[in-house]
Amino acid sequence: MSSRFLSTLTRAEFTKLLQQFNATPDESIAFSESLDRILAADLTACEDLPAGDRSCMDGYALAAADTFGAGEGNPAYLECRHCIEVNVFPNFSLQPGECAWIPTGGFLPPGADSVVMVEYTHDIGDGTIEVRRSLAPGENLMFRGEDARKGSPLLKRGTRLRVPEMGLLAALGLTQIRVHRRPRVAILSTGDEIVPVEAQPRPGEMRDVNSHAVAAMVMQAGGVVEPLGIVRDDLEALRDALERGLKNSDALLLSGGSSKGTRDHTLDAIAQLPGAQILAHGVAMAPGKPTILARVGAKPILGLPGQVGSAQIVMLVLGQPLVRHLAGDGRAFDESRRSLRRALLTRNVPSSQGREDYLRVRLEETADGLLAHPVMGKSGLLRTLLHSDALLVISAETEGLLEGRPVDVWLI
Ligand SMILES: Nc1nc2c(c(=O)[nH]1)N[C@H]1C(S)=C(S)[C@@H](COP(=O)(O)OP(=O)(O)OC[C@H]3O[C@@H](n4cnc5c(N)ncnc54)[C@H](O)[C@@H]3O)O[C@H]1N2
Ligand code: MOO
Repeated sequence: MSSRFLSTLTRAEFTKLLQQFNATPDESIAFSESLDRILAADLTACEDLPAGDRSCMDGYALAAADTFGAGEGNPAYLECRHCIEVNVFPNFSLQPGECAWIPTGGFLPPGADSVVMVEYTHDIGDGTIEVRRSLAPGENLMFRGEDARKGSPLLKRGTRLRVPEMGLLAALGLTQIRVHRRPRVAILSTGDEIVPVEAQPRPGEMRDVNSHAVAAMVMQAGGVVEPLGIVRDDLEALRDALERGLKNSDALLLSGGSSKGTRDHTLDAIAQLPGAQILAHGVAMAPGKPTILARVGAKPILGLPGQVGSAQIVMLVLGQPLVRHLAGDGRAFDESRRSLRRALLTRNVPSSQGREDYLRVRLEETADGLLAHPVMGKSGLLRTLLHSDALLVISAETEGLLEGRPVDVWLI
């Protein structure tokens, strides 16, 4: 009997194929819109940040050498002649034996190399300040160029702009930035039994879960959704919908008909598109085995299994990283980015060698530590993901895991 799948790839091989697709072109956007967008060009620092040495405390700027040996019992006495304003670069130099009042964020005058916190001083009047601590040079300072040095690399192309990166852009006044355009992802569901969520299903019909779950996950990953609706199990209708969908999008995700049943036309419909190349049909993961990957011109089509639980897991493992990759994210497939927690498995779980298993687990915080309870159930049901907080990835080389074993679970 011939294989039901063209070729079953390992998950790692499948991932490599996904990485071959190019990121979307770039566009210029306002910095205020840039959260979670991906830089399309390397950025170089246009100025030093901070622009000079700045104080991180309210206190007195001074030369540390003037305080050497000072302490509670034998304070140093310094003369305070200046009061630095937070918004003015000091136009004087400190002389030996002098200090100047400095607020947090104030720029240090020449001649000073440290700041003593006001708590360790006493203003004894007459312009004399008692310092009851010995300071080290550099103490309580943020140094010129410590965040960014003019002309040096700042952020690399492919960086996702999180809040800290946005802070850096704000500090440097980079108000317009070049990012990759959000990938437009067309989504369709196939199946004669699938009806829109607004419809009252007749016996035998099912409301369309996957279009909506997949759309939400595409948006979560930074894509823009182009909904194509539901297409019946008909080769021509499916091929036309795919062709239409690809015209206005960077990628197409569809669910259903990925297996090799009599109604499963997905593979044939894709194969009939001009310029189509089927890259994979079958991946060694459970759930998710009947996943399809094709290339039409430069655009990917990812065919997800119809089962609702399988479609969501394939999206987590392959679909969302693909969308992030198309959005230009240089770390889209980097598994070290997954949020992991260590937990104790509360029952034995079987697993077949040769495929990666994605076991759904519910987490429980107890006095003995975090417990991971496997949520068993069929991948055509919603309940396994509904009742779980995390996934336990069981590698293809592992033949089951024993109760009580510490495992790293992936929070979802
Ligand atoms: N003899 C075999 N049968 C099946 C195998 C197998 O190896 N041998 N694999 C099973 C696995 S695993 C999966 S996963 C499914 C994949 O099926 P398809 O991708 O071809 O999907 P369909 O047959 O179209 O649908 C399966 C199931 O999911 C429901 N579905 C589909 N689309 C939606 C949607 N948008 N919203 C809600 N529910 C949907 C559909 O009604 C079916 O119940 O094949 C197994 N069979
Ligand atoms: O591959 Mo199916 O996706 O195991 O349920």
